[in-house]
Amino acid sequence: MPDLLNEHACFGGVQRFHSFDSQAIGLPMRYSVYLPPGAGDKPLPVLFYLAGLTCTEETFMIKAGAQRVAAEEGIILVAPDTSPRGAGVPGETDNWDFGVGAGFYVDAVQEPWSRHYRMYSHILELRQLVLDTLPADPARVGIFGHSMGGLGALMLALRNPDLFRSVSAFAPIAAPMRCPWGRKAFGGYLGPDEALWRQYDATELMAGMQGAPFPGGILIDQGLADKFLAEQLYPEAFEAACLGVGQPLTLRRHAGYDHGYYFISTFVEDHLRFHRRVLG
Ligand SMILES: N[C@@H](CCC(=O)N[C@@H](CS)C(=O)NCC(=O)O)C(=O)O
Repeated sequence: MPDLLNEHACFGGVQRFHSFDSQAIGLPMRYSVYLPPGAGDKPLPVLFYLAGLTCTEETFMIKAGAQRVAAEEGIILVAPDTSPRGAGVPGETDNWDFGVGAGFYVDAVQEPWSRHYRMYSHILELRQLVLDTLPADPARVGIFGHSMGGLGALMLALRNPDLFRSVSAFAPIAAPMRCPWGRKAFGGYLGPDEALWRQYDATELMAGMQGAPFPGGILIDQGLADKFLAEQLYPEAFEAACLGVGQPLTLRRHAGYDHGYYFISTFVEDHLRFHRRVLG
């Protein structure tokens, strides 16, 4: 069972921070939960948010301003951490885009990362923990995320469309095999086998689909003043893959917006309402 670290009343509901002994990671892991008012009366939809490089389970809850709309729509929000903490891998804090804060939502197979850096399994484990411990409806679980977490959300949803029934992203690393962040992370965690890399690449996964896995559509927001857009993100590659398999995609390009949480907080309401509409 998870430990409760602290809780705060918020928009008539409650914001909580938890820790639990993660079997997937082999270490304690933190996560945050927002429970809207009235939780417990009936099963509610749940929305997982995967954060980007350098973030923690706290970033989204303090910076995105999503709780007001979650309270209104009756959505439970859950935010995991972005990597193991305290794994003790030599050099794990040397880079901000690899190691601590940069788990990339993959299960590492390369030593010395493979023992604890298993964030793919961790997200699935956390999904189950949430369903076991909160008044959550297992048929109405969605996922979204930002940058590295936008990749994580698209990838996890495409690999598990029965577990995550709606998906959206902010400025996702949409084609990680084509960009420096993705190639560094996949090389380090997964080794040289690019067939394995493809299982974690949202564009490759979408291109390999038979038909549209999300007939209710996918929503992506991208700022055009995002300094990472040209080199790291490749939303146009994901867009082309969606077109190729008939997957409905709304890719909104916003002039003037950058990569940060001022951008996310501007459009987060649209994402919550989108998920609520798809999940019912
Ligand atoms: N440290 C990097 C930036 C890392 C970054 O932008 N992280 C994004 C996710 S990819 C983020 O959400 N950072 C936390 C924040 O903005 O609060 C830099 O110096 O350029």
